[in-house]
Amino acid sequence: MDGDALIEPAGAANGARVVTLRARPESLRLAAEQTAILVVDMQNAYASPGGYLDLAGFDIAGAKGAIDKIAEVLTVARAAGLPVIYFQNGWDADYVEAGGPGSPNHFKSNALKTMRKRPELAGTLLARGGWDYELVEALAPQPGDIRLHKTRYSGFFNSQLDSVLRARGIRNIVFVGIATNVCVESTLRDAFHLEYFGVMLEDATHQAGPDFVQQAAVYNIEKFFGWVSSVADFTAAFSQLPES
Ligand SMILES: NC(=O)N/C=C\C(=O)O
Repeated sequence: MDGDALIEPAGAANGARVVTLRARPESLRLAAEQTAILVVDMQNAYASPGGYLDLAGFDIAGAKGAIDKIAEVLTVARAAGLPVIYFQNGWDADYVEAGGPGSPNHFKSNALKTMRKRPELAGTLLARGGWDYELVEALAPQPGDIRLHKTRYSGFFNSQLDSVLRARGIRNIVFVGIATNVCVESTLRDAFHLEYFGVMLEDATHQAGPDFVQQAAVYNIEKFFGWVSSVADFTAAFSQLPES
């Protein structure tokens, strides 16, 4: 633990709807009115057997646990009046947004590579309108939630996220979702560069790759880009709030 035991983003000091969230390396004083939940890519592609990550050979055994934890977070967040923002990652049905051979995405996306390797899957992975792109049933958005689309790993790139957050006065982003080391970390890094305070609930995430990539992402976030907390600590902090 560093010397500073408590971080207070500007504007959080006063008011009834301010909580202390236990986090590493420091706890955070957060104003509910400045805090949103970002649910990263909880689609069949990333969290369901038969979805893209599973078909591409990644171990998704931990995804079910993340789904259950995210459901807990969303119940607490909605009761506390925090905005819930869902991201869905993917492209149009013709894959124009994927970029083609002029884009590194064409070569790095494991979804595109899997479809090239297995032509019977062509058109099925991460395409808007298909099952793979849809959010998992257990985390169906509720009225008032916000749904955004993104075409690359960072949710800030070519998306409406920054405008949606700034229009609501959001300064703090609570991250949950899959994959910790790809879209969650990419978005949290960009949040840092755009002056948002990012905190990841580590047990409400799951990685794409071996366990060490989860640990590496947690280390990077804790040490360089933001804060790391848990669903229990989030619940302890935000379930005590008076109604907005
Ligand atoms: N949602 C993610 O973290 N995605 C990771 C890999 C991919 O989309 O290919």
